[in-house]
Amino acid sequence: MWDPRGSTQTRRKDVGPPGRHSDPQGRTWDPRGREWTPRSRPPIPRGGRRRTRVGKHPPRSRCRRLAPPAALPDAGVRREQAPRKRSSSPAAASQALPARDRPRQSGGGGHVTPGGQWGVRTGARPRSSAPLRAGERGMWALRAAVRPGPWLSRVVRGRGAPRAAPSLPACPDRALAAFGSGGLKGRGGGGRGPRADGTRSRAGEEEEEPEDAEEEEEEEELLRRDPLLPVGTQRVCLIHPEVKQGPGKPQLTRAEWQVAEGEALVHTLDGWSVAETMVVPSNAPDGKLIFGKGTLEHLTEKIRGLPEITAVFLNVERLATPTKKELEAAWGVQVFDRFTVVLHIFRCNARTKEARLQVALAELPLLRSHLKSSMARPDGRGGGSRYIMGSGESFMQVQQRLFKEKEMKIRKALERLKKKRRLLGRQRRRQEFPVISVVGYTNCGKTTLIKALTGDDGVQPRDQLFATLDVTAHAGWLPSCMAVIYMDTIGFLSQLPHSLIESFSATLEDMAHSDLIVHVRDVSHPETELQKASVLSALHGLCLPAPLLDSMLEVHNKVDLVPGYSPPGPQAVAVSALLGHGLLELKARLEDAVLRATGRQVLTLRVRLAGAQLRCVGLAWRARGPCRVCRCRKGRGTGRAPTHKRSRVVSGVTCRESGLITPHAGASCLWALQALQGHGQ
Ligand SMILES: Nc1nc2c(ncn2[C@@H]2O[C@H](COP(=O)(O)OP(=O)(O)OP(=O)(O)O)[C@@H](O)[C@H]2O)c(=O)[nH]1
Ligand SMILES: [Mg+2]
Repeated sequence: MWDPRGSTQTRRKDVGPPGRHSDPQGRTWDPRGREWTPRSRPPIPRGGRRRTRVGKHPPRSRCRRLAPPAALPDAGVRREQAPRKRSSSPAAASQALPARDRPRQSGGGGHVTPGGQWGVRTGARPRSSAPLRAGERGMWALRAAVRPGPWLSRVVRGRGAPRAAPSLPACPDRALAAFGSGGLKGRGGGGRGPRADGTRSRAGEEEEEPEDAEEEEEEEELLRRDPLLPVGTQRVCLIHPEVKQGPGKPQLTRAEWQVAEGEALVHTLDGWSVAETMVVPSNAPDGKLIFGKGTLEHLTEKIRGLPEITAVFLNVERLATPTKKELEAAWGVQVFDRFTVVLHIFRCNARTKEARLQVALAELPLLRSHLKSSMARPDGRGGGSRYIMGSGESFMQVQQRLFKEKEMKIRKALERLKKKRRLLGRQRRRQEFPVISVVGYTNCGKTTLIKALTGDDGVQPRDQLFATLDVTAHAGWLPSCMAVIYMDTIGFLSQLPHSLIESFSATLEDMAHSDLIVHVRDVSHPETELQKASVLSALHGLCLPAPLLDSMLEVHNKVDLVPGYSPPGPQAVAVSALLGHGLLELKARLEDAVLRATGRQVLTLRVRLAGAQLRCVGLAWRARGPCRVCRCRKGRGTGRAPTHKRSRVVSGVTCRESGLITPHAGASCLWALQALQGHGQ
């Protein structure tokens, strides 16, 4: 036998004769690896050479491997004809394609045109129409939510659409890109921005980089600060002052639920646990020491008798710094209020620079008051009167000035980011994708609902208060194949100081530009009414436009935890975002509301399957490249009628083998429309 290394003859069976690189079994000789590689192609038939197809049709076997249309329920568009026999699993067929060519797994799929997004249905009428009549079986129905205007009236009156389609985004992905840093997640958004689980994609990091390195350094400097609360393990004593009568008595809540919320806040912090809980009656929670003299003495005795306690969480909105100091002195441990704990949670969960700067801004008043109380002398005259190095400023004045400078720098940095956000917002609005803001009390299931509506696997809901702190955008589809953008927002909490909300107003500003607000409520929570009141009061505080507030859609979530639940009125939709119950009804309601808010209309065009117009559309398809499903190139570039004869080509993406039609670029859809116009449809 021939040894390719030299002239040595060996007796090895699998080594071919000299000069040959393949053997009769079709194996090829790899001289580097010095071995036969198994055959990757079928052997050449005896009768003659195998026909090579260069730049033409791929072997039919490639098409045959694809799935029947009926097996892909969410492919968006499919044919009604019976599926062909030769097929393998639909998932495998879809996965076999390059990522950009795979059919969408959720929603209806669609195309973008100047008027709206188009979806295609075969032989079936849209949801709102009458049932299919006899003779309509061989019809295509193109359905879209379109904005009425000159373009639409031309189409409807049959005068033809504009000849050239303006360059528009083919899918909402590009609209999502207009959210910029921190605003983009999920399928549509790809890898930009932070992820819900806290990790950050590389693309997001790139986006975050400000143009100016000096600015970046300055921002980093502003974010470099000591934590408000001690790090490490803390065993907390939770004290809830209960007001049983008087004007301070809460109307919609009970002490036990307030305590439960306080506990949830403590557990949100890493390494923190509640060691002891006390509900203590108080007549004047706003008074200097919150409790009466006798109660305070009793409390002091109890706390001092619990050596395992390392901190006290007093469940009140805000503690004045002198009160805090006095209580700390009496109890011998650090004392925190709700504001400090929430701020610390925000600080731990904030991912984007904007959110972190907003937290830094919210922290400043707290740091200022700490400084004041630490400088105050027991005689009440205030300390820090010594001048520093002859500068003419006392220590206190220097500190105040530094705080002021820091505040100005943070505001300036936020303004820069705000400008960027506004610019991106304008770009987004120009692309005309309806925006739906999802708001609600913290932990009510906003993120879970968005995940269910969009099928976005990148979203990670967590059973935790304030898991989401950055406004993020996710693309989804409504029943008429209209692409919409869902905005996940920061949750609200009762008894949260307004300054905290104010510092987040820049992020929440996006809400004002949305087309619809969806208020998600956790109806399994015993205090769901209080939560609703808190959210509504916070929304009113944001000065949102009145029509937006009036058109708000209420979603009652977590109904799986309330057996037999039905919403009290027709204005609310009951769903279980976790189990997927009620989502179809919700999508239909969302669509109605979006159509009303944006003034769009759903337009359905019917096209006969066996008609000359389809050939015209086929031409458009040929111009767009190979079949999106099986990648075959039949009929491409011939300049004649499609050779892909048995195809039912609408909007340019179909395959006669698989029967699947995958929606893609909007231009072909517009061409489809032009073709229809040209044939008097
Ligand atoms: N049983 C049940 N649990 C749900 C449902 N929806 C959400 N959850 C759970 O509620 C918890 C909070 O869900 P999220 O979606 O993170 O809530 P959120 O409103 O985004 O919370 P924040 O971002 O922290 O404000 C998670 O553990 C979810 O699994 C539901 O319909 N049923
Ligand atoms: Mg969330």
